[in-house]
Amino acid sequence: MQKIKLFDTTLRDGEQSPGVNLNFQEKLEIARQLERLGIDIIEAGFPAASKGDFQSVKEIASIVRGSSVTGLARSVTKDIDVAWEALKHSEEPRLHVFLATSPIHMQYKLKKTPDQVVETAVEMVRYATKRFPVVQWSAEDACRSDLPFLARIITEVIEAGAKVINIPDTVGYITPEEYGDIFTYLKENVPNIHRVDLSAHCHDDLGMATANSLAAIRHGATQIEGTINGIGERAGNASLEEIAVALHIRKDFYQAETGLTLPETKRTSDLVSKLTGMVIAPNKAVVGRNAFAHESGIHQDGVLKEPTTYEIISPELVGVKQNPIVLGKHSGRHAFRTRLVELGFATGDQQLDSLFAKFKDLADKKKEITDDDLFALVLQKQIGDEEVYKLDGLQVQYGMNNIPTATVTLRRGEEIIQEAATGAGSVEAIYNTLERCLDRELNLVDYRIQSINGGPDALAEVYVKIASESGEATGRGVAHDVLEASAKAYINSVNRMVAIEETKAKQEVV
Ligand SMILES: CC(=O)SCCNC(=O)CCNC(=O)[C@H](O)C(C)(C)COP(=O)(O)OP(=O)(O)OC[C@H]1O[C@@H](n2cnc3c(N)ncnc32)[C@H](O)[C@@H]1OP(=O)(O)O
Ligand SMILES: CC(C)C(=O)C(=O)O
Ligand SMILES: [Mg+2]
Repeated sequence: MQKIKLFDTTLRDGEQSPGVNLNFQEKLEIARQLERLGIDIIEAGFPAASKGDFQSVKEIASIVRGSSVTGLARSVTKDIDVAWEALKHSEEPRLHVFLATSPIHMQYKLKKTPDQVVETAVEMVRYATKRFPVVQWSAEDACRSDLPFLARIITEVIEAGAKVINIPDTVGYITPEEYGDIFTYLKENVPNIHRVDLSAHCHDDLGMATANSLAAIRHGATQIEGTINGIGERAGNASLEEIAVALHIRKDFYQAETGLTLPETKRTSDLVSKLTGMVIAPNKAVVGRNAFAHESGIHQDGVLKEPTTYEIISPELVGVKQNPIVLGKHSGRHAFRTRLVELGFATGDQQLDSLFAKFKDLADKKKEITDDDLFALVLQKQIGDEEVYKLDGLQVQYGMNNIPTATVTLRRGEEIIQEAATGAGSVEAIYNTLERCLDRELNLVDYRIQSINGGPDALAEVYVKIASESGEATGRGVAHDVLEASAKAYINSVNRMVAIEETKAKQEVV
């Protein structure tokens, strides 16, 4: 059985999903869970992209031991140097360096001739291998590249020391048959190819990312790249959970397997969905809410008689299970902590105490505390940790024939700020009032709301993105009431904006 390595880029390509902005703590939570899932290589970020990315790659590289950790760099010495600083303490420092090889990217984006691209690629791989024991080289937009040129540049970067060669379908253009043919062509036309691992990196623009990745395996790929839940740039990346489960269920055909601990799949998927705010479609393969539900009578009858009549994947295989312990107001600390650990959260004693107090408050208002409620509690706690502005009071007057008016009390340290304003709707009235309290101009770029669980006592979760002259910041708020959740999300984004501005100000002083 062929062993396939899984390279997870949820924290890099996944974070390139529009609207996703993970903070330091959230990235650590995801990295720890990816390690538990059994991912071989975690791409923790793009260290040269920002101070925040640098810090999280560095931290993840120093704490994760069960998976290799890598970071992305352009083919420029500065990016490689920054990546080295972030990764040098990992067990086996590994760099992912890329350069585009398609005529369209070379001519219009890089403004380099093919010869210059080969020269740069070779020079940068040589430069990187002086420090990094493992260098992965990616031919960006490989699938729209001229194949003889692709074979030439790959031959040369292998000579320069690359140990892994990645063939990305950067724009999600290729079909399974063609992708397989590219791997076959490279195996036949790159004389030193036996020295490296061949990797596939697919995007889902035409809905073929999983099929293309599997085709690559049939034609010699030994590493597959993707993200959890398939999140990523534009239509997203290949879903690693789909590929791993497809290989497991159809090992008769693929004769290949991954090292994933498959029962960790659902938990990982839930964690990524909650922390990124990217909702999973109910019919999503492997991890969607409906993936194991049977709705129609004939199917239900069949499953009751013999589950395999309509189930090719057993729910237990990927960690989908009914929890026998129902959490509510009579639950104690042990059950509470056990469930948090089961959901993938590592909580210290101090954090547990304050979370437990919040849990009891919630249990007084709600009959049953679900996993989604627990996610919301933990997120709320993480969000609330660095509060510069705190919501102290909120009142909204709404009537069908009146202009909505909001009154808000904000606290900044000892200072109390109180204002009132109107708006076309209740949320706008709150946001106008908050802008007045803050005495600064902010643009609301995005506002999204979803309910956590159904029913009248469901929690509301709001995501916002705001912009000012200093940049953009996202925020989340969770509450029983949609207006309170809206206010909290806005204040959370303002607090993050303040943190960004303070970091920038400190950098300028230095
Ligand atoms: C296919 C992918 O997913 S690639 C990864 C994409 N991810 C990201 O871009 C997220 C992180 N990016 C960033 O934070 C920024 O783009 C940075 C910090 C990397 C660079 O920022 P800036 O220096 O302001 O450059 P900007 O992003 O505007 O333009 C990119 C530059 O890099 C060049 N470039 C692009 N790819 C590469 C490469 N692989 N190697 C070398 N140079 C490259 C472009 O040609 C352009 O150069 P130019 O300024 O000479 O025209
Ligand atoms: C950086 C590379 C590997 C990439 O994400 C792509 O080409 O899609
Ligand atoms: Mg990509």
